[in-house]
Amino acid sequence: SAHRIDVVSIFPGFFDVLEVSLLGRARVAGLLDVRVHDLRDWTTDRHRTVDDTPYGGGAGMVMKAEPWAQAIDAIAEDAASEPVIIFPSPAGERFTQATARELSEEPHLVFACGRYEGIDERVYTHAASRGRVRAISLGDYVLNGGEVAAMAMIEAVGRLIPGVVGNPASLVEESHEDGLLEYPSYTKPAVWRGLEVPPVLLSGNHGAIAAWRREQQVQRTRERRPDLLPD
Ligand SMILES: COC(=O)COc1cccc(COC(=O)c2cn[nH]c2)c1
Repeated sequence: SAHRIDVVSIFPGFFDVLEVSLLGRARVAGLLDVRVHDLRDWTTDRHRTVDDTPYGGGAGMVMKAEPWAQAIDAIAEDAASEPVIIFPSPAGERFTQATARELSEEPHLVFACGRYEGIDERVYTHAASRGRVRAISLGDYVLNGGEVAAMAMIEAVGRLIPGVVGNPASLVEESHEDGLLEYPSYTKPAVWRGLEVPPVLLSGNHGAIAAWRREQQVQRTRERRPDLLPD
């Protein structure tokens, strides 16, 4: 059955790029059902207002609850299974390859892209009556809105859905799949601008190649991401 992904944003055009490439083909193949919605379609005033000033004062604006509640209701009512409703947010749980794998097994994902200073907190309460709510952070930095984060998550999740990526074998040896960073890769020519490919890779000795690659993974992880190594 096709996995369904809904995205709600005040910049729906941002997701036009999903028509092309990998995910574009998966959509055509019926593997992935991606629907992008304009939050303003669920406003009722002439100015299609989605934000207002924060209670308690402070700079910036907060996204109003009602449009989000109507968008989430419309999507949840139209869906076959209870969705996971994801709010990309700097205040969210960390998105990792494990999160991507977990979400790739969900039949229905909804990405609610916040802007401004955020979304009225009561939207989370309402969303919890329509699905499983998760605030997810791409990393410890602040973007202007959830769209870039949602795009990254959609790509990371989409490529793990069976059939979306042509060669499933290419999904296995990847950074973070075994908790280590990826080993270095080389292709022809064997000598390029005086730089040689490590000889073990040309040896045909698959045991030695696997051992070399593993050592490279450990060394690279130690150098760049010691936080990933067990104490
Ligand atoms: C209820 O959800 C919200 O309030 C969302 O609030 C905000 C506020 C500011 C920016 C964003 C967009 O997400 C990120 O900046 C982000 C995600 N990952 N790393 C950075 C979202």
